[in-house]
Amino acid sequence: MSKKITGVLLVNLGTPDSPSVPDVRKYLREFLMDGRVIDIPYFSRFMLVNGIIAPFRAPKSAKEYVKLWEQRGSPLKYYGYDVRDMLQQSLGNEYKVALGMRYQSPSIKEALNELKAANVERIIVIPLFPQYASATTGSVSEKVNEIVNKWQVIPSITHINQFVDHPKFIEAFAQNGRAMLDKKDYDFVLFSYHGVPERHIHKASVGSQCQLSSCCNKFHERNRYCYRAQCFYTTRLLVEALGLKEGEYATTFQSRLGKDPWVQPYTDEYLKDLPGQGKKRVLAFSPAFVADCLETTLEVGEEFKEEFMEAGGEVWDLVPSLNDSPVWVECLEDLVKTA
Ligand SMILES: C=CC1=C(C)c2cc3[nH]c(cc4nc(cc5[nH]c(cc1n2)c(C)c5CCC(=O)O)C(CCC(=O)O)=C4C)c(C)c3C=C
Ligand SMILES: [Fe+2]
Ligand SMILES: [Fe+2]
Repeated sequence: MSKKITGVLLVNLGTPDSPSVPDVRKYLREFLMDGRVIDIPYFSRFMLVNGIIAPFRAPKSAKEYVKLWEQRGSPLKYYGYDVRDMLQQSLGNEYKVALGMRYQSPSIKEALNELKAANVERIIVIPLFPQYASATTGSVSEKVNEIVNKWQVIPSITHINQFVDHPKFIEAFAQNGRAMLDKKDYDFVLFSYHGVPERHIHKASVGSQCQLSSCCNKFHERNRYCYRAQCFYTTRLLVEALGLKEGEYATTFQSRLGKDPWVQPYTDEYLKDLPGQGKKRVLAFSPAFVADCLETTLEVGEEFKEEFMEAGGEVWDLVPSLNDSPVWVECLEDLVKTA
């Protein structure tokens, strides 16, 4: 009898197919028309995205993507392929690993078709977001279900919806951080996460309503889907792994879009006050991302650095993301084997 094969679907957010303005516009349209990302009624979202955001933002964003683009393309995508291949290698032929992107290519549908062609009897879906947010993990799960529900044979599906406290996820980031901390003296460590609108936090409050304040300093059963609480929890675990002390670090949120309030404190505002407090040498982590992308390399690594230097800072370095770290691949292997 032939062996049963388990399918593993890795899904990241997605990136434009090229840094050209039309491709960036196409990417922004698909991304921002997702009702889990801009959660307003369809008609208003359509007008906002197609009439304002995509046309005005695309040329500006395309310039940023040109700076990010490498020989192999967008790092978010090529590290996705590298990690897929490394994971396939370590899992062996009882598993079939595929990579999909929530927006643009390779699509989730193409990746699922690869798994279907391998006749997998079960699928483990791993959205590549350590913290659960409706806009990312939730959207991936919804899309996978929408596609698979149309199949004649629906395999059993396990969704991994967060891995903030997986010891190997923490160790992989801590390892990258230690390599920097051993080389240079820093007087502050900033953990900057991608933000979400405050409204998203309230909508995801299941057992207890988040007050968007110190309640997020605790992570427990009732607030386990609070994105803000998960970010603070990730910081605490990294602080422990790195042996940092109170006063030597902070958690902040970046990349806000639009006028609505997003989760705070905002990184761009927070960093400007640091030099005045004697914190002039900063090491920044971006632990909401598992691969370097526009939001890490350019926003944290370049834009924030410029703002920090203008405010009187002296050193601003970014810890590289997990990218193709072997410990990160071990984390994924463990998530698969224990799913
Ligand atoms: C880490 C998880 C992410 C969450 C949560 C998230 C929420 C979110 N994002 C936007 C708007 C934009 N995000 C953009 C880029 C981008 N976002 C993430 C991840 C999360 N987003 C990644 C990995 C990337 C980078 C992709 C890459 O190609 O490198 C962008 C596009 C970039 C730009 O034009 O500046 C936008 C826009 C919203 C509204 C949102 C809400 C919940
Ligand atoms: Fe984003
Ligand atoms: Fe909270």
